[in-house]
Amino acid sequence: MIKACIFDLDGTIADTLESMAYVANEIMEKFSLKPQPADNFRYYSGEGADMLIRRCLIDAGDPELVHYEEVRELYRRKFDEDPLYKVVPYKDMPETLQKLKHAGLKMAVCSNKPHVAAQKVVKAIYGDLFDEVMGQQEGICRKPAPDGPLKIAEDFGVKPEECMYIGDTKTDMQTGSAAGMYTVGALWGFRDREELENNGADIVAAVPGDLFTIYEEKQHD
Ligand SMILES: O=C(O)COP(=O)(O)O
Repeated sequence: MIKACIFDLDGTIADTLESMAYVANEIMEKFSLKPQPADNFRYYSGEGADMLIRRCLIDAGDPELVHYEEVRELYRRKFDEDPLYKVVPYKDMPETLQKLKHAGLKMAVCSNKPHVAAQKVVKAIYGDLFDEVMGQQEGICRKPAPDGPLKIAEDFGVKPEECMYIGDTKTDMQTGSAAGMYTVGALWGFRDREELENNGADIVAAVPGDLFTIYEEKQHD
């Protein structure tokens, strides 16, 4: 029985590529480094802001990460202030989330995005739809460690195997598998099918609307 859904944020419930590129590139320019195309952030993101900055600096012309500490601080501050540039929900995602919620499921977000930014983005797009929104924060190991999703399951009073975990990167597939949750790969996000299947996806969904069907099928397993 599935009783809760835990969603990744970037590339799963919202297209946030432009927002990350916008803040990072403003800082790259400040340091006379080369701004990077928004598409590159598909691969920079996934393992939190610090890793995103490292990857971006290498491509932007600072392979020795000379500016890392300064840029990291600036990025974290600016991104907490303004994480919403051109952020949009994926097509049919709002309706799908409502359907899952109305089916009686507890709903959560678990993201490697910094906590303040994650809260702002989810609130701006989805209001109070989610019961819990957890971004990256002190004291909880970031994904692919299963700590975040396991804490959410505990908060909800459900077992890990009663949770469906949905995400779009290998980090997410490894997280959901390590947590012992039914792990669903999202093909509309930042990475491809091969990555999801090779990293522990139990099943992949082509479009957001498939999530409800996947949930119903799992109920009748
Ligand atoms: O900001 C990141 O690096 C990843 O965030 P996500 O966990 O929501 O995909």
